[in-house]
Amino acid sequence: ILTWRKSLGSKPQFPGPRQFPLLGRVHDLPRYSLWLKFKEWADIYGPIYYTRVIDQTFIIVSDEKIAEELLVKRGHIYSGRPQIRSLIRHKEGPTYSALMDRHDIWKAQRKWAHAAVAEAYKHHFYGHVEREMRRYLGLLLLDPSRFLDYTREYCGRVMSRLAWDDATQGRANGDSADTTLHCMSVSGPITNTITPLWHLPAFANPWYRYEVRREREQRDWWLSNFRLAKDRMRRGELPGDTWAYRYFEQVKKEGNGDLNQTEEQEVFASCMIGFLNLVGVVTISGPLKFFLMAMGLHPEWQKKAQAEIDKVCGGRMPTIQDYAALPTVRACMKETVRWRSGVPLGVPHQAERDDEYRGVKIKKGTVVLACEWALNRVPSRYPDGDHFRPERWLEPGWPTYQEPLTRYPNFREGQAMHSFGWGRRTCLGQNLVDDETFVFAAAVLWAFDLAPKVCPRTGEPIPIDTQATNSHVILEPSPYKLDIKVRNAERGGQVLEGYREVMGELRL
Ligand code: HEM
Repeated sequence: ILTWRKSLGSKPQFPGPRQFPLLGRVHDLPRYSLWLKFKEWADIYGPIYYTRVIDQTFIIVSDEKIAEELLVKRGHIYSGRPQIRSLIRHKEGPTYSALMDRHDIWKAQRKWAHAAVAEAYKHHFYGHVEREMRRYLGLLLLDPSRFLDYTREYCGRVMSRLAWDDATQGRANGDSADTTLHCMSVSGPITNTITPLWHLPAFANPWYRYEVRREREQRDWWLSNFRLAKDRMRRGELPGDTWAYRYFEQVKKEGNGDLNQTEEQEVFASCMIGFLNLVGVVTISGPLKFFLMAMGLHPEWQKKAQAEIDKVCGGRMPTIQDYAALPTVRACMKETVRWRSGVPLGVPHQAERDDEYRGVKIKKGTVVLACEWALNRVPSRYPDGDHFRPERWLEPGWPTYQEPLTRYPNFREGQAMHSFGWGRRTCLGQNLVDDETFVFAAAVLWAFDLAPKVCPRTGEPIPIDTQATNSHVILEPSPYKLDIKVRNAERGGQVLEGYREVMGELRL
């Protein structure tokens, strides 16, 4: 304790909450909505501050410029990933590329995934986003009360279609993503916060035993999908617009025409495609569910977007081809992701070696978190940041306004790209997010009116707690109620007809 006290006095340090011996600040670290605490501390200690949880040091950043200096310009230092206590050997790989350290397996998977998504984007994901959207609208028409369920399934189906040509795996894909996120979150197993518990021997360690089983099942599932796709490839039945096809074609080009691979090669590739499949589900369904909520709570914006859609699309469902003509729709979606960040803590980066910043020594292993929730509320960038204000993307005079409106706002470039992380670890899904969220937002508003449900007893709208979420690393709102009504009988007919037209092309 004396050594610790002495060291505190002698070294320059970033400001931060008072640290206690051994514990740091573990005692008041909330397991739920941690980002609110980090924002609260940012308001007290400033845009860069220091804290500790047991033996792990954190630097929390809530200023874009500082985050860029550390995580982009010094990306060669701050691009590792910290150990998540309740996951097993994730830093080494090959299971989750987003959680690996920066080594050859990560590099190979990242390079491949980047090229695969970029190629699919050139073809706007081969129309799968729109086809699945027609199914979604049809289901919503028939049973609107299940809108939350259907929304996640829609995202899962798009990913599983792109990965293996098996949209029927969409629901399982969403569940698998959700369980994985639970295990990696502070709000998940207690071993993520009280880390020493993880070292109990296996027979007395239910968290470890659970994780071994969970990870094995997930990897087996990915591997079996991979092998099924390989069999179809050999028979010439795997569609060319899947990521699996792209991978097998490359293996063939390398001289392995009959696709005979070692188990290690298969595990590597099945995890690479499997993880890409998984990461695109909840990341998108969270923002989509928040979008529906925001539209229900802001009828004025809902009406503006619908007027725009009706003018451009009339009696047909909007598609990605209408992108340039629907800036209000894009602004409402962009504002949703700012207002209720999908990844409110950001994803932690870890210092790969010792460094010094603004005169303060930063030790190897320190975790640097650019807190997205706080970044999205910096008053000079986002005035009135706690409120849903899509006009900040549409009207000159707001700091985030950008022209031309045929192009901005979007999720691929321009303002507020910090939502997708930093430097060498930047998100690989931005193109897909841009297409999928746009088509979803435009198509739902084209077909339906959204409003809070009214309580049959009181006649009052049932309140929606907009901050109630699952509290994972990646957020989805807690279940809430919404009244979803088709806009008119004609539109209802168009929705059903639209679904009927694509039914034969979908795996159901
Ligand atoms: C609105 C939706 C999404 C948001 C807000 C988001 C945000 C993020 C963030 C913050 C990171 C961490 C970046 C960092 O460490 O600095 C990340 C990583 C990643 N994202 Fe996304 N993401 C979204 C959707 C997607 C989708 C749809 C895909 C897949 C197609 C995807 C694929 C990835 C991958 C593979 C990584 C790991 C990158 C690496 O560590 O090398 N994301 N994303």
